[in-house]
Amino acid sequence: MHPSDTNVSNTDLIYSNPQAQVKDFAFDAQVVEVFPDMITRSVPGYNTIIDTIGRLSQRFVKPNTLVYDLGCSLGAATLAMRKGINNQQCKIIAVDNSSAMVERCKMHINAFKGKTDVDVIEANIQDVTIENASMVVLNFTLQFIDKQDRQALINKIAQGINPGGILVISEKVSYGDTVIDEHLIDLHHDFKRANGYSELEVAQKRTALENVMRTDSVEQHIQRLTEAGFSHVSPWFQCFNFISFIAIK
Ligand SMILES: Nc1ncnc2c1ncn2[C@@H]1O[C@H](C[S@+](CC[C@H]([NH3+])C(=O)[O-])CC(=O)[O-])[C@@H](O)[C@H]1O
Ligand SMILES: O=C(O)C(=O)Cc1ccccc1
Repeated sequence: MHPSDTNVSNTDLIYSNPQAQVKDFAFDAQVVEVFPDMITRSVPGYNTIIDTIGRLSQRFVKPNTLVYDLGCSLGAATLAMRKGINNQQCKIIAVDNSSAMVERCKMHINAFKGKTDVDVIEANIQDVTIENASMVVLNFTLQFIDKQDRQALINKIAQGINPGGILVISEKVSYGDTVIDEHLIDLHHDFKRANGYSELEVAQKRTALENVMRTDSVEQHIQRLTEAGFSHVSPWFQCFNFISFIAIK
């Protein structure tokens, strides 16, 4: 029996038992069940970032424009923006390529009332047209895209954002300075242990992510955003190796 069979509180126990071979991490049905617990216990500042995305939507989303949540998972950023947006004629387009995530995301969105329309779409964000956007969110999604495709994706997003519009991009980063990287990774692992993950869970999750999540440095992110044509680029939040940038066109 798998631990999740008796897991009624939706606690993330995915890596709690030793696995002979740790499989690559995937956003599948098993992850969907525990995702809110997994992400809040694993990403320092996650709730602050979601709240701030809501606050930024209040400032940046303009009437008769589109808003994109790319790699929406269960729609946390979409829900925060739907609360924040205070004009009527907008639509939020929430996109994810995991069918399990999209199915559950639709349930979440429909469970809450809101005046802004939301379309939840199952697609690769690399194939989605971005147009007439006043706000785009990439909250911990770019890190799962092939490195050689990242500039093209950011260029496409920049081209689809109206002047004065905003991209919020949050990522796990590395520094390329091995001393700093080791300390920040250790501090992140301390954070996970403080949130109840065992040594085994931390180690197995790290192995599972090795081939699927590839981090860039802060400088690479800033350079990519600038090259794409954003006029104002800055980090607004950082905790250990987790960072969030705003880029305004
Ligand atoms: N090419 C792709 N196309 C579409 N979706 C993708 C792609 N690659 C990965 N994803 C999706 O991006 C999401 C990344 S999680 C985002 C959290 C959310 N933003 C949140 O604010 O709660 C981050 C994390 O768990 O670390 C997953 O749902 C993937 O299926
Ligand atoms: O758990 C980790 O170590 C992370 O880097 C964050 C994370 C959170 C949820 C899914 C994938 C990665």
